[in-house]
Amino acid sequence: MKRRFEKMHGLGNDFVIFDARETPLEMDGATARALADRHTGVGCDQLIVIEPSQIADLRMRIWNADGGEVEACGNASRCVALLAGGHSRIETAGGVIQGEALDGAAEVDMGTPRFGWDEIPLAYPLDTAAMPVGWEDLHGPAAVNVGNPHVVFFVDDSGAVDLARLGPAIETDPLFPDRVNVNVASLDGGAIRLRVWERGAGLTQACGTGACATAVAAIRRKLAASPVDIRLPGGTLTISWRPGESIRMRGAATHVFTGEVAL
Ligand SMILES: N[C@H](CCC[C@H](N)C(=O)O)C(=O)O
Repeated sequence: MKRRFEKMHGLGNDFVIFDARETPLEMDGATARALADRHTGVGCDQLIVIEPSQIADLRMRIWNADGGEVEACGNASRCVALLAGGHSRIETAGGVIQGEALDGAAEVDMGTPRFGWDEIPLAYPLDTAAMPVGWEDLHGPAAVNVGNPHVVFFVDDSGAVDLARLGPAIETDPLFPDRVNVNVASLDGGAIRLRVWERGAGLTQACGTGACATAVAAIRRKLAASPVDIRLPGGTLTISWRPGESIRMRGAATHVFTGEVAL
């Protein structure tokens, strides 16, 4: 059976999005992995299925390119908010988020960050503001859960880090029982330069939840003030957050084409 999908991206972090609100769509990890494959499938970093929700305007389910279903995806949240139009409440496994469609962009309230070692989660108690752990030249990171798990390293030059090698080693370290998204950040005037090795997807052009986690970690360490621009390889996201508040993320969301695929 052929199913229509929307190909979209948020600053180059790209998605195949199925709208299953009218016609149910059974998705599983193997199918998601096959569709995400850039050689034999459609190709994307994450696969998204929009479903009806009992508690919000719609439900967004997220599969990484490796086929793992996960709790949050910031860039896809902006794309879904753009598709939904106006203001929308979006149910995700990481919590209900609120989107506002703008012109070629969206702003999403991503909820409040969590810092408890068991909320990241970590395998054992550590100070998540500055963990006493290291991998070669990367050490002393923060850990933040913004619906999904992130570890954030602040370095002098994020561009000089061999993230393709260190990312997977950290992603799969036993310290992170659910694995983790790996962020390396550098101060850039009042902004922050960020590169991300994504859990289940690898190096991406941008990571919305990574930008949120990094902004929160930087503000907590007084390395930046809200609102802070996060400069990713694919473009810039503006993150606003103060302790005790929810995180607001604003940035581009782009529709590329509508396609069909046999499922
Ligand atoms: N790789 C992430 C999901 C996608 C996050 C990223 N694409 C974003 O925009 O937030 C995880 O496994 O938690």
